Amino acid sequence: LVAASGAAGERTLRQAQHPLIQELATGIERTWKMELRDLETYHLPEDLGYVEGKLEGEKVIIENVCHQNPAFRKMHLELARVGTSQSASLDILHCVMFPRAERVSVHVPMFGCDIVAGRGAVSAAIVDLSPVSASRALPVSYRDALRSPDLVALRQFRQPRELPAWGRSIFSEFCVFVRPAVTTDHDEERRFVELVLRMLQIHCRLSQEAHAEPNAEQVSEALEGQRYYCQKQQENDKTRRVLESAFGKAWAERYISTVLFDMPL
Ligand SMILES: C=CC1=C(C)C(=O)N/C1=C\C1=NC(=C\c2[nH]c(/C=C3\NC(=O)C(CC)=C3C)c(C)c2CCC(=O)O)/C(CCC(=O)O)=C1C
Repeated sequence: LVAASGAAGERTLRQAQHPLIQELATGIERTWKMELRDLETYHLPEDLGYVEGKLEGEKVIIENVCHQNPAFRKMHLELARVGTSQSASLDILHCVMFPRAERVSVHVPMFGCDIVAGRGAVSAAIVDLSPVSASRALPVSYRDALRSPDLVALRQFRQPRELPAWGRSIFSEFCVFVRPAVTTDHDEERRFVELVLRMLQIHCRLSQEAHAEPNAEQVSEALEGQRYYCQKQQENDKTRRVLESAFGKAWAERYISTVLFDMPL
């Protein structure tokens, strides 16, 4: 793999990724560019845009793309791969959008998505718009949009998965966590990509709707909700174990707490 200098690295990593991951990464970036105003780069610390490590003799590559705009303080898309492009033992897509609590209508939720493919088979596919309000309820506008018949139809999968405890306390009633069934027409994988991109489009439009300025109390409630989300996500030992094995405990801790799930001040 060419030591990435931005585009070259991305293209290389993208080519090697699992097709569902590749399609979703492209779709997320396209949706951000189409739906969001004034998109700017978000500079990660110490140039963590591209990182290489070793996991039990296998190469680990992490590619990060990060944006920001008036409504979102950070929009993070990460592609990670363990192994060579031919036989990747682990292909991962990770995406989280952090609202600017002081700039959006009250309680705009957290968009989060994670896809994990082991040896070419997607074992975990999850997407959610997670509430940040103290009541843990999504805004009515989101609930109405997510209840529309076409979204309900997209959420039908044959192999739903059980959320771990840390996940049950932050994900919404609309969370989809599945192992997509492997069929020749790739129907469930295709539908999962469509579901994520529809939810992302709804989120981009609703979060940027004109709104009354949130008051100080509402802002602090939304920030508290973001903090709680990040705190619970940091309890995911599956993520931590991969990063610790490849980069060591200290690096993994710093990466999880400053890049993946940095809590707002
Ligand atoms: C919005 C949700 C969400 C976000 C944003 C998020 O980051 N994780 C999220 C959810 C979530 N992920 C899970 C699992 C796994 N995650 C990884 C690894 C990584 N995931 C990454 O993003 C990175 C950084 C690039 C790495 C390294 C592996 C290996 C697994 C095991 C795969 C499997 O079980 O089949 C589970 C199930 C946890 C369980 O059952 O205990 C849930 C719920």
